[in-house]
Amino acid sequence: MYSVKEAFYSLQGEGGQAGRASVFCRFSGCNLWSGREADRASAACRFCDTDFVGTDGQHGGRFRDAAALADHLTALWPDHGGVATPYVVFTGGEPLLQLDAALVAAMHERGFEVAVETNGTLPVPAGIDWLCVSPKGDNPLVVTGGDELKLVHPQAGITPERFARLDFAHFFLQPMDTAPGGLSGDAALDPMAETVAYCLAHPQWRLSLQTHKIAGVD
Ligand SMILES: C[S@@+](CC[C@H](N)C(=O)[O-])C[C@H]1O[C@@H](n2cnc3c(N)ncnc32)[C@H](O)[C@@H]1O
Ligand SMILES: Nc1nc2[nH]cc(C(=O)O)c2c(=O)[nH]1
Ligand code: SF4
Ligand SMILES: [Mg+2]
Repeated sequence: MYSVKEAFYSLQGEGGQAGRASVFCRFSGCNLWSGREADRASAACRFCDTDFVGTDGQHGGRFRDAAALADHLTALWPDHGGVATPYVVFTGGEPLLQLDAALVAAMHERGFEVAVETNGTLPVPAGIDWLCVSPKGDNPLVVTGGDELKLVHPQAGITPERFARLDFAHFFLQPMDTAPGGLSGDAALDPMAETVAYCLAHPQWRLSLQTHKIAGVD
């Protein structure tokens, strides 16, 4: 059984695949926060911009098996006459609490490339086509390689240097959006200015903007 908060067709807003048409599957639940505002200040991850509680979002629900969820997600990819490879982004919440090899295989059988957005604290099933790892504070990383490392910046007590030698093809810094839940970052720092300055001084890192928020889409 899979629990999905919401699923939708939009443009990937972040990272190295930004701008690409994608079906998003947002799984319910996370191992670093309950999702309740009352728990935010004491959570292992405190700056989350996402509601991942329950299954009540658009095209959300509970799905009995991989085939049922894969069919549901496939129906969200419009028919473009086959000119582009369908693309699904599994996110959450923390997708690796639920995503398994059976669901990855079911999406591949339906012609999709499979992307994952993870906090990097849980093992990754085989066969992922684009793996994005976004470390959260001091929470232990078990995923130390992938396609992109996308660090939200600045995070108290964390500097990008500690991730710079990991085995990723691309390194992105993404300014922390401090709107969710009020100011959860360091109020003395302007995340955009800090991130731009860091990328200018350390060209290994590229700026990732949350372009879906600029464009006003999901
Ligand atoms: C909501 S998370 C879900 C996936 C997974 N749990 C993770 O943390 O990577 C999706 C992406 O949004 C980023 N993100 C979450 N809150 C953010 C914020 N306030 N500002 C900028 N990026 C944020 C995360 O770092 C992650 O890359
Ligand atoms: N458009 C869009 N792009 C995204 N890339 C990662 C997202 C996420 O919440 O994981 C996200 C999202 O929520 N919307
Ligand atoms: S950003 Fe990711 S790890 Fe942090 S609370 Fe949100 S879903 Fe969980
Ligand atoms: Mg998001």
